[in-house]
Amino acid sequence: MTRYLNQSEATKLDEELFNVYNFGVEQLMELAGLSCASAISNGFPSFKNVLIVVGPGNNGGDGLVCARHMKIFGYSPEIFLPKRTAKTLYENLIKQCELFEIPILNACPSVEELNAKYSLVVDALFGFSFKPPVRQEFCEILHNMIHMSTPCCSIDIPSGWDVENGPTLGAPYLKPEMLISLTAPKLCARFFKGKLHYLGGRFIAPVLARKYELELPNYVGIECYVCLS
Ligand SMILES: NC(=O)C1=CN([C@@H]2O[C@H](COP(=O)(O)OP(=O)(O)OC[C@H]3O[C@@H](n4cnc5c(N)ncnc54)[C@H](O)[C@@H]3O)[C@@H](O)[C@H]2O)[C@H](O)CC1
Ligand SMILES: [K+]
Repeated sequence: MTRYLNQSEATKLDEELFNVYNFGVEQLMELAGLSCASAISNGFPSFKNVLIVVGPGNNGGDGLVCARHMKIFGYSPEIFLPKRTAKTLYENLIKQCELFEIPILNACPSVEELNAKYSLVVDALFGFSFKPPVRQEFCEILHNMIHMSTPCCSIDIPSGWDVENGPTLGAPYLKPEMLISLTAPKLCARFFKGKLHYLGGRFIAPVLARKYELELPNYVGIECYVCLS
C-alpha cells in the first residue's frame, strides 16, 4: 500500500532530491509538469479548454510546465497568475508559455466565466508548503474555484487544504474531480473524494523509495504517471 507522507517528510524528501541527488529544480519541475499534462490527457481526453491557475511557489511552476505540455498535446490552455513571482525560473516559464501562444488572463475570472469558458480548471495554486489560512491576494480566485461547476484537477494538494488534515470542515472547500499526487501522496489525500487519483513525478531512485518506505505502485511501461484509483 502506497504510504502517504506528512508535510515534513515531503519537505525532507524534496531537500534530499536537491541536496543529495543534485537534481535542479527545473529538472524535477519539467518531469512533474509533464506527468501532470500526461495524466490529465488520460483522465480528461476530450476537455480542450483548460484554465491553469498558477500559484507563487513550485506548485505554480509545475502548472506552467503542465500548461506548455498541454498546448503541445493539442489542448487550448489559458493561464491565470494571481501573483507573479519575481524569480528567473518563473519569468522563463512564463516567457515560454507566451511564446507557445498560451493566453495569460489579466483579471481574476468570475465564477460565471469559469463555468462558461472552461471545461477543466487545473489547480496549481499551492503545494506541500502551504500553511493555512489563505492570504488575501489568493482568496478571490480560490473562492471562485470553490464555487464553480467546472471540474477541477489539483496538482499535488487541493489548494486551501491543510497538507495533513485536509479541508477545514464547516467552510466551503475545493472538491477536485482529479488529484495528481507528486512523488508520493500527502496525508490530505485521505480526504480526496474525487473519481481520479493519479501519481506522477517518476524520478525517485529505488534506494530513496526504500529509505522513505514509499511502497510506490508500478508505473506501466514508459508512462510518467500511474492511476491510483
Ligand atoms: N519533490 C517533489 O515531488 C517535487 C515537487 N514539486 C512541486 O513543488 C511543490 C512544493 O513547492 P514549494 O515551493 O515548496 O511550495 P508551494 O508551491 O506549496 O508554495 C509555496 C508558496 O506559497 C506561499 N504560501 C504558503 N502558504 C500560503 C498561504 N496560506 N497563503 C498564501 N500563500 C501561501 C508561500 O509563500 C510560497 O510562495 C510540490 O507540492 C510540487 O507541486 C517540484 O516542482 C518538483 C519536485
Ligand atoms: K495545488
